[in-house]
Amino acid sequence: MAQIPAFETHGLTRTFGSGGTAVHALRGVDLVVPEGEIAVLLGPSGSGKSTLLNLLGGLDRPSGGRLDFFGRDLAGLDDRALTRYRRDNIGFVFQFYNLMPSLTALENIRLVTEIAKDPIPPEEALQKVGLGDRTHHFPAQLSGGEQQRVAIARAIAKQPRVLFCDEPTGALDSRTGTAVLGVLQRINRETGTTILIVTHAAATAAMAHRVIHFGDGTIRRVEVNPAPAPAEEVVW
Ligand SMILES: Nc1ncnc2c1ncn2[C@@H]1O[C@H](COP(=O)(O)OP(=O)(O)OP(=O)(O)O)[C@@H](O)[C@H]1O
Repeated sequence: MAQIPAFETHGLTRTFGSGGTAVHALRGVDLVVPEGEIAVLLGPSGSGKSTLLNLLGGLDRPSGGRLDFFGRDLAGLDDRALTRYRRDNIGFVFQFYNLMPSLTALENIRLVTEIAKDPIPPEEALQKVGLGDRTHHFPAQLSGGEQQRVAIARAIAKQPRVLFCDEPTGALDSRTGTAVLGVLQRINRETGTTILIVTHAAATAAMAHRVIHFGDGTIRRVEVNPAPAPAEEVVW
């Protein structure tokens, strides 16, 4: 029997506002993201990538259509159930890391592990991103790439089924960004975590199993890559 995908959407729409000023951010998205893949979303600014990520991550609700997570329709969940879905299943990594400046790397991760259902120890999460020797550093004592790796450690510490990365290398130079992508690829390979990356760095597509090209609120094209390149070869 075919495996149930991590995400499957049919005719997914999201409209902001109404009447003449309505913005149709998503205009009917049909998407499949199989479990265990790295999927990269590419598209011009304003094409709806972040809106889609917010819907898949349970941060926002669709205006219409179907949105399934392992066969379960998220559109029908009430606020509490959606919060639980997000807390139990999804890790988020953002462009500007969003670390608490007054807390050490370890303490930033503890904020998450203390409320997670089945977390790994914060120290182990930091080791997984190659920062086992930076546990007691504050964000200001870390480079941008290291701060992003702490943010990744925080996101994976609760062992999410899916990791969402919105412009994870957007604030980094190419070499540092490549190292961050290497960490994401290793996590995908070692734990089978499904990873969705939204990026303007088109070169990232080379390391993806699936590249989703977005334009004007719809999917223009999907490329399936049978042999993703090592992240170390991604340069932009
Ligand atoms: N909360 C909101 N209220 C009104 N309009 C919104 C809202 N969020 C997004 N939009 C609009 O929806 C459209 C899609 O935005 P979205 O942020 O998803 O694009 P994007 O592809 O992620 O862009 P970028 O690459 O610049 O981040 C844009 O026209 C945007 O202005």
